[in-house]
Amino acid sequence: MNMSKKSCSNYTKPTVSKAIHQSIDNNNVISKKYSNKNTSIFLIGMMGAGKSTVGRCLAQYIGKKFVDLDSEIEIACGVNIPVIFEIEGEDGFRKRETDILQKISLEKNIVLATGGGAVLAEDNRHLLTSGGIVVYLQANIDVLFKRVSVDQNRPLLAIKDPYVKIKELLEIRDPIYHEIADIVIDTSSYNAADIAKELCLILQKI
Ligand SMILES: Nc1ncnc2c1ncn2[C@@H]1O[C@H](COP(=O)(O)OP(=O)(O)OP(=O)(O)O)[C@@H](O)[C@H]1O
Ligand SMILES: O=C(O)C1=C[C@@H](O)[C@@H](O)[C@H](O)C1
Ligand SMILES: [Mg+2]
Repeated sequence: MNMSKKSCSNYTKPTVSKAIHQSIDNNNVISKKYSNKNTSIFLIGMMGAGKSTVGRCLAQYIGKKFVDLDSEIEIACGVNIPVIFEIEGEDGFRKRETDILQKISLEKNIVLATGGGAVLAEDNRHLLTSGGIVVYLQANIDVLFKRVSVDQNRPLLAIKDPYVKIKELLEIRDPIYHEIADIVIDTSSYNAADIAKELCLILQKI
C-alpha cells in the first residue's frame, strides 16, 4: 500500500467499522484518564503495527505533539537503532529505551509511538499505564511481516527467517499488549489515516 498518497490533513468521516476496536472500560478507567484533555496517548504494538505512521496522523488530528520513542533514542545516541544493537546488544538498547521513556513520560499532551518491545520492562509498563491512554495497534502476522519487509531498520528481524521471529515475538507480547491496553484496534485491513480517524472518534466519545 502506498501510504504516501494518504494525507493526514484531509479529515473526512471515519470509515473504519466500530467492530474493529474494543475499549476496555470496566471501571470507566479510560474516561477518568481522558477527563483531563492534556492526557497523552501511548501507542503500543508489534513492529509494523503502524505506531509511528498512525501516531503522526493522530497527533495532527487531535492537536497533540507527536513523539516517536525510537527516533528520540536515535537522537539521544547520535546513531541509528541497528548501530546501538550492534555495539551494546539488546540489553543496552533496552536500558536506553527505559531512560528515554522516563524523560518523555514527563511531557504532557503528547501522542507517543513506542517501540515494539517497550512494554517488556515492568517499569516501562507502569510509566505507560499511569501516564496516559494506552492504545494497542494490533495486526495479524502476515500483515506485520509484509509491512516490516519494506525496510531493514529492525535489528531483531535482520535474520534468516524473520517470519518465525515475528511469530515468536507476537506470541510473547500479544498478552502483554492486551494486559496494559485501554483501547485495542485491529489495523490489519485499514490504512493508517483511517485508523487515526477511528481513534480520534473513540477518544471524542470517552
Ligand atoms: N494501516 C496500515 N496499512 C498499510 N501499511 C501500513 C499501515 N500502518 C503502517 N503501515 C506501513 O507499515 C510500515 C511500518 O509502519 P510503522 O513504521 O508505522 O510501524 P511501527 O509500529 O512504528 O513499527 P516499529 O515498532 O518497528 O517502529 C511502514 O512502511 C508504514 O507505511
Ligand atoms: O519490537 C522490538 O523489540 C523493537 C521494535 C522497534 O520499534 C525498535 O524499538 C527496535 O528495533 C526493537
Ligand atoms: Mg515506529
